Parts: sequence; structure tokens; C-alpha cells
Amino acid sequence: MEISSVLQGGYQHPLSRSWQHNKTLTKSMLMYPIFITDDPEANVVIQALPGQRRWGVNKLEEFIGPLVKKGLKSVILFGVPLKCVKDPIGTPADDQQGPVILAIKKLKQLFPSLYIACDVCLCEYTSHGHCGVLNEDGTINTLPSVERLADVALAYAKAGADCVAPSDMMDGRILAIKRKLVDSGYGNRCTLMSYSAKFASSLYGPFREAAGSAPAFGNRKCYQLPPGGKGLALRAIRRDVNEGADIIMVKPGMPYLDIIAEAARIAPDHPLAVYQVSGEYAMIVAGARAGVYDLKTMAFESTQSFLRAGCTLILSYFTPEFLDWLNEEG
Ligand SMILES: NCc1[nH]cc(CCC(=O)O)c1CC(=O)O
Ligand SMILES: [Zn+2]
Ligand SMILES: [Zn+2]
Repeated sequence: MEISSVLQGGYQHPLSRSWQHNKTLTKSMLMYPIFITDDPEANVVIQALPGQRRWGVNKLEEFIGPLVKKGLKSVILFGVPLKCVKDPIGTPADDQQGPVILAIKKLKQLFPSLYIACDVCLCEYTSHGHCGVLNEDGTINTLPSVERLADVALAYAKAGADCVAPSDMMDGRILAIKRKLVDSGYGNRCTLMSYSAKFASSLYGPFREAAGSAPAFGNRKCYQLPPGGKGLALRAIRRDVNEGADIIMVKPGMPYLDIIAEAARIAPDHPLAVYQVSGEYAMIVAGARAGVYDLKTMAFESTQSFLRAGCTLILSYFTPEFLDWLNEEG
């Protein structure tokens, strides 16, 4: 055999195997998505998302405390308002007594060093369930949409959020949010993470059940990207870089690894996040339950693929499991 044919000597030991990884998963790369509802005592199982719950503000200490002890570094909050009155402009999104703003303040007080990101969107708060403000004919009205999103983002920043993350996909919202943060003195106090390449995916189903955010009519195809639209995704990433995003995100993860790799190439100077979304998580859990693979092995394989493609940050519902699994790995 030719000398150059022999590769196996380079990964014969667990340690030398680990040196072959471009990057190895660490706890600081994980951001945990959590659902906060407006019953302060809530601790409610979400059927569609095995192992995940809707939490009330008064339960955050018992929920998050043990995870922080295990090394949890960051969370991203999603509001699930069940009691509020929704309206066409999503007024409850920045209600000072709403679940997200109360949760930011509570978490900051309980866990001062926990990094708190907030999803910024209107769909959980609008009567029509769309992510922006609409014209009479049901199309998106862009300018009031981005104005409203910027107000919501600023309200979260003022409440103490370390990061605001708009997931709405309205045109121009990164610029509008960045400008508002800067003009209000939060430009150096709050990260702007853009869901830049967010595709119109089948994999958001469990989330929409969890958050009660399915659109009342139509779909999100006029703002979320077509799954085959690589060029459009790259334009959206370049645009958001130019508009002032601090972190770029690709979403979902596993079916879009090529987009992650392209994003790492065209935005090499920005941290790159991936959202392993609700449907990916549910699919991985269901596969393990059906005996297709071992859950832990598959979950690690999924994150290895994200890191290999170029991610620096992973939003995952597996975060609590990874904290345990990474402790076992030593
Ligand atoms: N703007 C709403 C939003 N923010 C995050 C997700 C998906 C997250 C997940 O599936 O885990 C969605 C769903 C959607 O756009 O319909
Ligand atoms: Zn939305
Ligand atoms: Zn969202």
C-alpha cells in the first residue's frame, strides 16, 4: 500500500479522533430556547415538543437554577401569551407586565451572568398571527412592521436583554432595530442577532403549537425564504451584515448545512448561529424512540455537522441534555 493511502493512524485513539474535529462542542456554544407564558405559576408539558414545557415567571428559579449549576450560559426567550388580547399590531409584545419583559428582569436578578437573548416577533401577539403589520388586503405593510419590531426590541433591551433576535423576516428590520438601539443608547449594550436566512420550513410545526403562533390565514411564504433559494439566502445574509447585525443565523439547521457553509464563507467576520428548530428536535427524538439510532450519539452528530459547516453558536432544545452529556464526556 502507498504511504499516502494510510489515514487511519491519525484517528486511532479517542484523543487523536477529537483532534480531527475542526471545533468541539462546548457549553458556551449552546443557547437554550425557552417558552415563557403569562400564568406566573405555569409548568405545563408541551405535547409536540417532548421534554419541553411552558414556564411561568415564578417557576424560573426551579427550572433554570439547576441548569445554570450544570453550566448553562445562555437562553433565548419566547413569549407565549395565553390570556392577553391580541390585536393587528401585536401590542402585547412589549407590555411591561407581559411574560417576556417580566422574565428578563427575573432571570437577570436570579442569574446575573446568564446571557439572555429574546426572540423578537409579532406573530405570538397579533390577532392574525402574522409576523408583521398587514395592509387591508392582507399583504405585509413593511414600514409600520419594522417600526413596531424596533420598538419591541428596544423594550426588551431596556428590560435588560443582552441580545435581541428578530425572527420576523421583514425587509429592513435589522437597520431599523440597530438604529433605534443606537439612538437610545443601547448600541453598545445589546447584541443584534439576525435570523437572516430563515426558510419557510415544515419543521416549525411543534413550535407553532408550543407558542400558539400559527397564522390565522395564509402562510409565511411572502417573508420566509423558499427552501431552494440559495441565492436569496446569501443576499439576505449580506444585507443583514450591511444593516448592522452582530450575529447571523441560519434556520433550520440540518437540511440547510450548505447555507451555513456559504454563510461562513461570505460573513467570515461574524459569529454564525444555527437554530436546530422544533421539528428537527422532534424528529431526532422520534427516530431514537423508533430505534433508528441512539439519541445521544445522533444529537452529537447533528451538532458536529453544524460546527463542521462553520457555526459558532447553536440554538438547541437538546441544551439541557448536552450539559449532562458534556459533563459525562469530561
Ligand atoms: N417568528 C416565529 C418563530 N420564531 C421561531 C420559530 C421557529 C422555532 C422552532 O421551530 O423551534 C418561529 C416559527 C415560525 O416562524 O413560524
Ligand atoms: Zn413570527
Ligand atoms: Zn419568532
